[in-house]
Amino acid sequence: MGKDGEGGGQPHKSHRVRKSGASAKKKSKSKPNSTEGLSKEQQKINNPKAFAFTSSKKAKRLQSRATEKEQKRLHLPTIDRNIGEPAPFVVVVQGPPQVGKSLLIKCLVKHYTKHNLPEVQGPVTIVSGKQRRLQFVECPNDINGMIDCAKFADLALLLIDGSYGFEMETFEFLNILQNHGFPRVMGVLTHLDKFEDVKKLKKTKQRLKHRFWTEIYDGAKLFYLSGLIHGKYTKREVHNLARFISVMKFPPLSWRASHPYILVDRFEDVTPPEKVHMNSKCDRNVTLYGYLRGCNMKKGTKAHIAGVGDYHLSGVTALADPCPLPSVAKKKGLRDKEKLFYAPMSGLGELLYDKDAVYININDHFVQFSKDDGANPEGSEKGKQRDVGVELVKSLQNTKYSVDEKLEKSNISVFGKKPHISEAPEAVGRDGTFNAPEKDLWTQSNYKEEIDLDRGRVRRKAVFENEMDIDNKDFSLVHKSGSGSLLVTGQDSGEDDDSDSGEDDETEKDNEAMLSDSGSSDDKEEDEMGNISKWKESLLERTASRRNINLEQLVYGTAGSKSSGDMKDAGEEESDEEFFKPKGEGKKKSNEGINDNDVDIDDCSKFVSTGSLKDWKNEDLIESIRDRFVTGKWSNAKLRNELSEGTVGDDDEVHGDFEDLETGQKYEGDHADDVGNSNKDDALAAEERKLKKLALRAKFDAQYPFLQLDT
Ligand SMILES: Nc1nc2c(ncn2[C@@H]2O[C@H](COP(=O)(O)OP(=O)(O)OP(=O)(O)O)[C@@H](O)[C@H]2O)c(=O)[nH]1
Repeated sequence: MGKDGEGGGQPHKSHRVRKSGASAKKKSKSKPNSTEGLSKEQQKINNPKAFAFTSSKKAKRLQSRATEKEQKRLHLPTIDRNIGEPAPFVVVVQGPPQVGKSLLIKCLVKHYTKHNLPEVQGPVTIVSGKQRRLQFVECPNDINGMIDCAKFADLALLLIDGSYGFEMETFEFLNILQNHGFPRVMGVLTHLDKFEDVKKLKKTKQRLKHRFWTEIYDGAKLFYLSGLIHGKYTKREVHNLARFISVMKFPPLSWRASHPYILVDRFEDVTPPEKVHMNSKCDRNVTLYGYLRGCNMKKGTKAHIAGVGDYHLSGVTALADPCPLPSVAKKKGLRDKEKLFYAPMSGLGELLYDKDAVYININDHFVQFSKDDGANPEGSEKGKQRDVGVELVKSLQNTKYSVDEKLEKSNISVFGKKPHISEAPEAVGRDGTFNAPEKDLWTQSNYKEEIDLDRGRVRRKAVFENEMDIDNKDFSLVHKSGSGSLLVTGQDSGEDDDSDSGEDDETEKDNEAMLSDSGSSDDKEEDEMGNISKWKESLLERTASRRNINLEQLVYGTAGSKSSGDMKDAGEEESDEEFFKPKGEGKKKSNEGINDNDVDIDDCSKFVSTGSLKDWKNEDLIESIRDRFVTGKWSNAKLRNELSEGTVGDDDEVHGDFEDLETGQKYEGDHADDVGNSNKDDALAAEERKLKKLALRAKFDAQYPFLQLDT
């Protein structure tokens, strides 16, 4: 920046030469004729050429860069409502079970503080720099935990098992984040050491990166943790990640900046013990500790405690900072001694500040009667030689539960008991993946459940449209990402769909190859077990729920939607139904289209008794009415007679009046019998007319035999 100082025209503050300390000594040792001790102005006078632009292009570039930097600095000022030091930034570490969340937090804490964190419980506050503190929180793997974490996260580290691919937990969390203003997000790929083939690893990294970018934004940071060394992530990678977090800027989210909120890192039940003793279900007084964020909290306001409800605050007190920033004025850097951390729920931190007390945490090995963790075999050997009294105290320390609790939990089993499925470790997933409500957050069909044989738990692998390849007996669905076409076949194709989906998508093949490592064996096992795919079930459920309720159908009972204005909808519904039916069945239905139930379909309000309807498939019945039409055999004498008598067929009678349009004669129904005799003459005349007409026709047929119609 020294060179472009000329362009700016502003005088720069001269460099202050160190007069004491290590750097001053170093300089005094250097060559006497060097220009290091001189100010920039002096240097320019001595050697002006060294500070001139060598090329106009470079000068232009530097100038534009300086202007850009200047412009960047001009942003809307954000109101800082913080009093004193800003609260630590919250880094939420989220990911599916067993992806390495705890391990990453431990490694980061170790990096920042040089302390080992035995377990991750609650928020862990650390000082990461001269002016920055961070609070690490492990996101639980249930929907409520995710919602809570999304509310306070300043940065979300999304851990993804690289060897397995994206799991539903990641997308569920992303969905929730979107509803809470979307804080900064960074992806971290773990378990990459499981790849043996470097090429495959490279491809998978690329594929996951692009998928990640699609979900968040192009260029979103994705970190790779290549593996473990002595059960920990490599120092270099943790260092890089820590560096990224340390320099990251966290623009305040507007809603949060204007609402006070606290991430509780410690709580204490301060109800008087005698009150609890009198009534164990009495209202409790609880003190909550944490950094206040957003803006100031008023004393009388109601506070919402996530997952608990709204409560009145009886008081708000400012306490001394349990993990203060190192005083910037005095110290140059952050020395190891000052690297502080505070994790009361994890049982760490040397000092605990209470409202009215300070607790000092003393390391176990300083205390004689501290509990032995059993890690040191020497200790246990020593115990054997211990005094009986000491031994008794030690044994008491090992008791986890009181006698009452033990009695409550104990049960007598007469017969051997098989462990219940939910008791089996991780058999149904830690978060109850089989019936987890979070399925609804992302479209249900976009994942398939697989059993992780290594750990015996159910994993929900996120499946993307171009990766969708369902081995299904009833239907197969392949979505081509390139053309955007949807191919739906109604029955088991019996062949691999790879050729369809993977032709133009190289990564798809890669995915298949990767799945073949872990997924295919699982699928096979699932088939062998005769287990109906949960995937299928959920699809059917979804289809059923998607069907609109037809009010008409509800009121009138029959499928009368054809007459309503929802004809189109009904058609869609039907097609939906057929979509999820085996091909044969769909056809069968269409063949049965004209059946008895369709009679009177226009008037669905009428109750149609199928018993009173005639079976129109019966040939005899069809024959019996054939001659009622003009195409009938009118020359048939029998028919003529019948007509003259006013009856057709053996048992059928003409009900109601009708007019023979050809002859112009009118026929009358039952009531005609009453007046029958009076009309007899008319009928005879008509009969004569008809015979005449037939004779004329016969004559015509004789004249033009080639035009003779087959009657
Ligand atoms: N090989 C390998 N193992 C890993 C990696 N990351 C984590 N692990 C192992 O995975 C296991 C689970 O790690 P945890 O840190 O407990 O995972 P978690 O996400 O906190 O698990 P839960 O709290 O149960 O959800 C540990 O045994 C780790 O050693 C990795 O990159 N490679």
